[in-house]
Amino acid sequence: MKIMEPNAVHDFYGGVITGTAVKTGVKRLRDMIGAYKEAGEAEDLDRVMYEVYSFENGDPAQAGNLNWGLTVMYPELVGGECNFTRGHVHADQSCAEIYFGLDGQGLLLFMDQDGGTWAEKVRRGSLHYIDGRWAHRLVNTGDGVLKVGACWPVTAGHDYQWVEDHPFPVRVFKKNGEIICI
Ligand SMILES: O=P(O)(O)OC[C@H]1O[C@H](O)[C@H](O)[C@@H](O)[C@@H]1O
Repeated sequence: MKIMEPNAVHDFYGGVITGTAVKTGVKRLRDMIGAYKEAGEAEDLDRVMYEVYSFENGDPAQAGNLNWGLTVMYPELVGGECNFTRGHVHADQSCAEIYFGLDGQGLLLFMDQDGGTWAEKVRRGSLHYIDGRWAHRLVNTGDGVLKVGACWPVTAGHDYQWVEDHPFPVRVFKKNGEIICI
């Protein structure tokens, strides 16, 4: 029997996902600036807001295959607003997803197709079921890095346009250490 090294390794608490078939992406403030309510002119647009790692080993055309991912969000504020991901709904809304908290403190915002909005607290060990019809966005509300893992079908896809057409009606600010949802 041939015994092989794994194709990828997820260093759950101390690191990220590395290996073959691992894709990485970086979102800087310049990619997100238009989404914030009160971005000042003095903002450093090079600031890294979040990184995404995904282990995509399966044939992307084969329904039933899975991806495994990690989002690393820095404790950045923009005009007092907490760092958030772009947010998306799945292009194939029959595909659900599971998020799980690995480190830090955050919120997972949800919005259904009727505009109903709610949130779940994210922390180490928290599990979050995301129905394929629900738009979802992570917010780092803590003072440290927020790390969130994910597992989703390869055929889910990302529909960002839906979220641009139906913006989340809630924004999360941190004022004097207190989290305020407006
Ligand atoms: O794509 P965003 O809305 O910016 O979210 C960032 C990332 O969050 C999670 O890691 C998801 O599994 C990824 O599919 C998504 O790309």
